[in-house]
Amino acid sequence: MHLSTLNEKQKASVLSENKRLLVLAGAGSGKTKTLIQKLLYLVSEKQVKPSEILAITFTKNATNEMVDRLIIAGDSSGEYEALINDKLATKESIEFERKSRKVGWIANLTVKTFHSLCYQMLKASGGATFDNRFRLLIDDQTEDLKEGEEHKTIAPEKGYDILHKMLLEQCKNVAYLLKLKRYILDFYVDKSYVDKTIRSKNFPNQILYTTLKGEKVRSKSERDIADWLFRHNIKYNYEPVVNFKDFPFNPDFFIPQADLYLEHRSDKSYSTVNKEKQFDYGGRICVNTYEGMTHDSTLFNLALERIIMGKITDKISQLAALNYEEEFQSYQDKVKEFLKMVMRVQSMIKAEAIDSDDLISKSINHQHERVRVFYELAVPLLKSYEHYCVNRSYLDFDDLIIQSIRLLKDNAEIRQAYHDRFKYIMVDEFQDVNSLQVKLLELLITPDSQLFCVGDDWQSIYGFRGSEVDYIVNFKKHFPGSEVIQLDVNYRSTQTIVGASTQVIRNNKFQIDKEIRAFKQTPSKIHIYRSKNIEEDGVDYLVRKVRALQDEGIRHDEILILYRRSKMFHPYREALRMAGLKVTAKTIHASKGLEAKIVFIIGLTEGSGGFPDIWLDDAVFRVVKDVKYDMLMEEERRLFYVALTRAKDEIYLITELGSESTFIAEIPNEFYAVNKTEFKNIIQPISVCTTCQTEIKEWFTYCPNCGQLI
Ligand SMILES: Nc1ncnc2c1ncn2[C@@H]1O[C@H](COP(=O)(O)OP(=O)(O)OP(=O)(O)O)[C@@H](O)[C@H]1O
Repeated sequence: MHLSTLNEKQKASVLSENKRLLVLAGAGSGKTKTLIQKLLYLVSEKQVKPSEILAITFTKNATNEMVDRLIIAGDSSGEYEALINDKLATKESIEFERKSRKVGWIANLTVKTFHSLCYQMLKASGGATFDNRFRLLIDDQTEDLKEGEEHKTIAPEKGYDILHKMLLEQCKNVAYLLKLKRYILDFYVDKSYVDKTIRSKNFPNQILYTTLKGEKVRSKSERDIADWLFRHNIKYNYEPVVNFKDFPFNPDFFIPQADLYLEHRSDKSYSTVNKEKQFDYGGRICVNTYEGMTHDSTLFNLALERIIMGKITDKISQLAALNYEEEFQSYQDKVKEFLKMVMRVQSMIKAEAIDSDDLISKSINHQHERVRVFYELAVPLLKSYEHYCVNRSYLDFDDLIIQSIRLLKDNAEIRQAYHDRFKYIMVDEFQDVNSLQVKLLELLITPDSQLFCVGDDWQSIYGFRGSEVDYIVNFKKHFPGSEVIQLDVNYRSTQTIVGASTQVIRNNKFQIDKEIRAFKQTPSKIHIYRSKNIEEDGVDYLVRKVRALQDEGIRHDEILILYRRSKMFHPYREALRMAGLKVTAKTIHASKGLEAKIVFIIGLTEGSGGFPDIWLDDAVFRVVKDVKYDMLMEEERRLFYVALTRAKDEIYLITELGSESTFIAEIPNEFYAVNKTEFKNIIQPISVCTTCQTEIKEWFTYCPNCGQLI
C-alpha cells in the first residue's frame, strides 16, 4: 500500500469508515487515484474479499483504465505500465495483455459500467421480470459502451431504423402522412429552402429556384405556384411538353386532376397569343396567372384556390395515392431530423419515468402548434416502437437500467442476493448519474454497505442524456448521514490553467465553490488566435502551430484537439492530413478523464454551430423536462471547463474575429498570453516581425510576410 503517495485529504478519504462518502474535487485532483487507492486499501489492509467490491464507471475506457491501474499497482516489474505507455503498442495487444493479467484477486473484483452491470444482472436473473434472452439495441452513441460478452447478443437492427420503420407503417394512414408532411414543410423546410437558389447550367444568367417538392423552376412566382400545389397535395407536372397542332411547347404547369394548364406571365414573358390559340385547337383549358397577382401572397393564394380548387372534383382523401417515398423524396434529411428529436424525447421520458401517453396530455394545450403537432406525430411512433421492441425482446441502454430496477424492486430474494454479495460500492464520475442510476444504487446499498463516490460537479456534462448535477451538489440530502471530503490540489495543470478554468466555472450559479490550488507552478499563458475566418486562417494557424510544436519535439500524442461538435473539425482534419500531421482529436464529451500536454480548443465562435451550443433549448423538449436556458448554459460552461482542464501545460483557443464565444471573455485578461484589450483594436499594429520587420496587425499569429511564428 502506498498511502504515502497521497495528500492528507486523499488519505482521509481512503481511511474513512463512513458508510456514505463523497470525494468532491475539481479536475486533475486525483479523484480516480483516490478511488483506486481505496480499493487497494480495502483488499490489502482491511482484508475485504475482492468479490464483495463493486466499482462502477460510465465508460468502457474508464473501466479499462481502472483495471490497468490495479494491474500496475501489483506489477513490481513495471512491464505492464511500460506496455500501455508504449505508443507503438496496438489496442489489441494491450487488450490481450490486460486480459491475461486480470487474474487472481483483480479477476474477483466487479469493475463494470452501469450498463454492463445491468446487462449481467438481467442475463443472470432477468427472466423473473423480462426475457433474459433479450438482445441489445446499440446506436451510434452507445456503440463504444458495449463490453465483452455483450457483443454476442446485439440486436440485428438499430433503434433509429426501427423508428423509421414505424414511421413508414404510420404513413400508410393518409391522415398521418398529411400531418407529417404539413409539419415538415411548415416547421423544418420553409426557413432553409428559400435560400437554395442556384444558377442554371445552360444559361448562367438564369437563377433557378428550388420548390418544396425539390425541383428547379425559373422564377419565384413559379415556385410559389408549385409550392401552393404541393402543400395542397395537388399533383402537377412542371413544364410538360405538349403539341396540340402546329408546334411543341412547354406550358408552365399541368394539373391532371383539374385537366388544367397554368401559364404564369411575368413582365418579361413573350407574347403568348400563338400558344393560346394552340390550347383552343387542342380543346384544352389554360389559365394565366400574372406577375401583378403575386405581390400579395394572401391574394395570390386566394386566386389560385379559386382557379384550381373549383375544378378539382376529387375529395382530398382520394387524391392520387400519396406515398411516403414520393412525398418526402426531397426531405429525407428533415425527416431524419424529426426522428432524431423523437429519439431524444424517448430517451428523456425513460430517464424521467414518463409514460408516452402522458406526453399528449402534457402537450395538448401547448401554445405553439409546432409543439402540439410534434407530439401528435411522435406519440404513436413511440408506442409502436415500444411494442415492437418488447415483442422482439430488445432492450436499449436505458432499458437495461429500467429493467434492472424493476428486477431488484419486485424480487426480494434477488435483491437480497446482491446485498449479500456487494458490501462495498464505489462510483467514479458520480456527477454524471441520472435518476435511474441513483435508483439502482439505492436498491443495491444497505445501511451496512459502504457507498464511496468520487466526482466533480464542475464536470457534469451529460444533462442532455438525463444526468442530474443535483445528485452530487446535494449529495447529503440524497444520501443522509454522508460525509463529503473535498480535495484541493490539482496535480495535472499549471497554475494558469487551474486559475483560468476555476474563474470560468465560477460564473455558474449552480455549483459547489471549491478552493483548488495548482501543484505545478510553471509559468505559462493561454494562447488565443482570432481568425478572420475560422475555417481558413483558423485552420491554417492550427496546422502551422502543430507543425512548429512537433518540430520542437512534442510528440503527436501529447497534443489534443478538442471541439464541441465533430463537424467543426472537418476542415482541420483535411488540412492536417494534407500537411501529413498526426494529432489526437476528440469531442469534449469524449475527452472526459483524458489529459494532454497541449490542448487546442477549436470552433470557439458564438451562435449556431459554435460553442456554447444550446441546441436542447427547444420548446419540444421542455414538454418533457422544463430545463431553463440558464441551466443549459451552465452545462455548456462545464463542458468548456472540462476542455480547459484536459491540458497539462499549454492551451490554444481558436476563435473568429467579431464572433468570439462568450467563454473567451470569461477568462480574465491576466491569463492570456497577450492582453485581450490590445487585440480589440486590431487596426493598430500590435507587433513587428523580429525576422523581417513587417508590421503584424493580427494578434498572436505568424508573420504574413516571412511565415515566422510569433
Ligand atoms: N497525491 C498526488 N501526488 C502526485 N500526483 C498525483 C496525486 N494525486 C493525483 N496525482 C496525479 O494527478 C493526475 C490527475 O489524477 P486523476 O486522474 O486521478 O484526477 P481526477 O481528479 O480523477 O481528474 P479528472 O476529474 O480531471 O478526470 C494524475 O496524473 C495523477 O497521477
